[in-house]
Amino acid sequence: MSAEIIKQNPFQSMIDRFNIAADILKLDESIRQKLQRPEKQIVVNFSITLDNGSEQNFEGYRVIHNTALGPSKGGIRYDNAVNLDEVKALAAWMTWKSAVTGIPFGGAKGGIICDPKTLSKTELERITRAYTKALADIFGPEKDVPAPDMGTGPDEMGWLMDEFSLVHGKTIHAVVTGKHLHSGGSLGRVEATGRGVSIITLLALEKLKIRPARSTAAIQGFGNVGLHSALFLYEKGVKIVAVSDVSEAFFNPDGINIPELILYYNLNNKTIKGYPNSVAIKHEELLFLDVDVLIPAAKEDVITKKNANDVRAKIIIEAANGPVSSDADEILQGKNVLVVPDILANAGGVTVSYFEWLQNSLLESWRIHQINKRLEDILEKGFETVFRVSAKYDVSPRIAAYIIALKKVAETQSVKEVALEAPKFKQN
Ligand SMILES: NC(=O)C1=CN([C@@H]2O[C@H](COP(=O)(O)OP(=O)(O)OC[C@H]3O[C@@H](n4cnc5c(N)ncnc54)[C@H](OP(=O)(O)O)[C@@H]3O)[C@@H](O)[C@H]2O)C=CC1
Ligand SMILES: O=C(O)CCC(=O)C(=O)O
Repeated sequence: MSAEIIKQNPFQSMIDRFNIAADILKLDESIRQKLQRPEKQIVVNFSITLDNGSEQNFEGYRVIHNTALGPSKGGIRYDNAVNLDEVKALAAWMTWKSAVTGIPFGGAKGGIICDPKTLSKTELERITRAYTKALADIFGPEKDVPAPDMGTGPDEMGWLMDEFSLVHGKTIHAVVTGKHLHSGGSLGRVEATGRGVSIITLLALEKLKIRPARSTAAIQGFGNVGLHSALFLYEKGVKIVAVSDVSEAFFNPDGINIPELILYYNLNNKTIKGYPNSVAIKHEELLFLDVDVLIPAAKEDVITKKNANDVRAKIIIEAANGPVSSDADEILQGKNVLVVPDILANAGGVTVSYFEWLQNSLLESWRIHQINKRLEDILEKGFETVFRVSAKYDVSPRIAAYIIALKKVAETQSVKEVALEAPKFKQN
């Protein structure tokens, strides 16, 4: 199979899991409808001048799923396949992710239909600034706080912060997280999602009584999340036997030297293509390797009912958002595969984004060991809670995570609504 991923509807996957958890919680219909649907969906169209002098129009989205727990928070994706259903699913997952980990944010996500690899840096800057201008009334430190996702990083977040500050006539660092340090970013944010994935992977290995130094892993995707997950697990002694990006997938049964691969990747225009010390395999083969841990760290719907039966890993850590579609859940459960869901497994990113937002708001600058310790504490607590609820209700860790999140958001939402509806003065 090629590197192309078969797209299901990720929003439907979100709804399927939501409904199972909502049935267990006996949520009433009106609150279900409120929590399934986004509070706001914004579509923006804007044009920029390309480097060759021509004008090009772009379509962008920002979906605010829910703000019961706090300002909405979530990344911005630059990819040709971005669409409203995808952004809606990603926004809802942000709501559940913050709720599971106890971060005081709601959920949102954004995206622009574009291929960042074919655009120059100056074109990407113009696109980011135009998108920010179009959404300048939506974003805000106490309203909606974007961050990086696929195809974006500290450069885009820095331009967003600068444009938003220009529109509002003052510097507002806390409007976005994932910025460069010189733009008010936080230590540890670049690697936070991968660090979180490694923390969660070690906890899952411990659960199955597998020693890290005796374990093997395959990682799909070698971008921000895949690369850092690989590095931190390598440092803990996990043997990474396969990695992939769009250009190539390869395998080395003796283990890949990840620091060496990262050096190669950085020297070769951010691709792993052509890395010598390994054997090329088909992209989909990586998903079916006989490893302890499979870490999909690229996109949604990589494992579906069509291929779930072929998975041989004991553990799947969902580093990407939505890599396992809902129609694969039962198959994997039947095969006894331990799936740690995205809304817990990749929550390291939003957790350190929260630290960045706090530092910006408090005009503070935290030390790295303080950040990493707090991150570890939050994820360990999240992991323990999810597995406790999973045992209590006899459900998968994914449904347990949805139960925790839905309960928290539904209760807060209901309290807020009762407060809104209550008459202020008793009438005679
Ligand atoms: N960045 C963050 O902080 C967070 C990201 N996530 C999620 O993690 C996932 C990855 O995000 P991130 O690492 O930031 O994105 P990046 O854009 O940095 O990297 C994406 C990686 O996936 C690879 N990829 C894309 N399609 C395929 C494919 N079909 N087969 C193999 N590899 C593929 C890309 O390859 P190539 O470089 O060749 O294009 C690249 O290596 C997404 O689901 C995102 O939503 C979740 C939480 C936080
Ligand atoms: O860092 C953040 O605020 C959000 C990161 C993100 O988009 C995600 O967790 O999917």
